[in-house]
Amino acid sequence: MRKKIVAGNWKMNNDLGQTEELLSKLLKKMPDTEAEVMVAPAFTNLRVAFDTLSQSPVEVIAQNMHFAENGAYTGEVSAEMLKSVGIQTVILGHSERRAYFNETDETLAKKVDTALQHDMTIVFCFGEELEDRKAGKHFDLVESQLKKALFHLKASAWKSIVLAYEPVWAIGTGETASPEQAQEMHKFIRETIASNYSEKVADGVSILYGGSVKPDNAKEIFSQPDVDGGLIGGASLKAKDFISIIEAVQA
Ligand SMILES: O=C(CO)COP(=O)(O)O
Repeated sequence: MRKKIVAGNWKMNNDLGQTEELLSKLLKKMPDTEAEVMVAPAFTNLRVAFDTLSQSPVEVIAQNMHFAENGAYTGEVSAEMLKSVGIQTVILGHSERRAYFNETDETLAKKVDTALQHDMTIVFCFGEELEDRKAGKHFDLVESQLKKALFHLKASAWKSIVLAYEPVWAIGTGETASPEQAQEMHKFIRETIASNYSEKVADGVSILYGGSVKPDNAKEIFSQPDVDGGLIGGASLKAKDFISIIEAVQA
């Protein structure tokens, strides 16, 4: 059985005090769940989050990292730095990183390799823009993103990969992919992995959906057979909403 996961991507929100407040609300109300729960605070708050949640099942993950081991990369953070504060999992390839920080499939392939060399787990994000979907190119685009950043990996590396399909047009817009659109794409992703690797690899990969997941639509999206949970932006900043979304995951 592949893992069900609900991850909150806090993006560039919450200073130290706000982080502590949200963490304490989450700790108090965390439901019993089959799902693995993750939260991704900003770099400056990773350590406090790690310490606060160390006795809980919630994993603290990072939003990004650089591919280099260290060196003259002002403003960047390395895998070793993340690991030294207890972080084992990193989000890579978020569409905001691709759009505003020039991340390409090629640089992402390097980041993926570095994270794996450090035995980290990767939540790898990808997804098409509205124009791609309107032009009917969304399947080709998604396949190309996966191929360029991930398909050089050995089959054994896929145990450390979680995929997050996030159609760019659904991020922060209030517009979600319909459950049918999400299922159609997730099934396509799984089939693409099966044809490049094997059914076994494809069946074992958790594929999360991200893009305007809210308490009122989470259950329907998560109930699709190839949707294994969600990567949540805005709604993960409110403890009550994030908890409702966690509760929407069925065993
Ligand atoms: O980008 C996302 C998660 O990484 C989704 O953001 P929203 O849930 O705010 O649409």
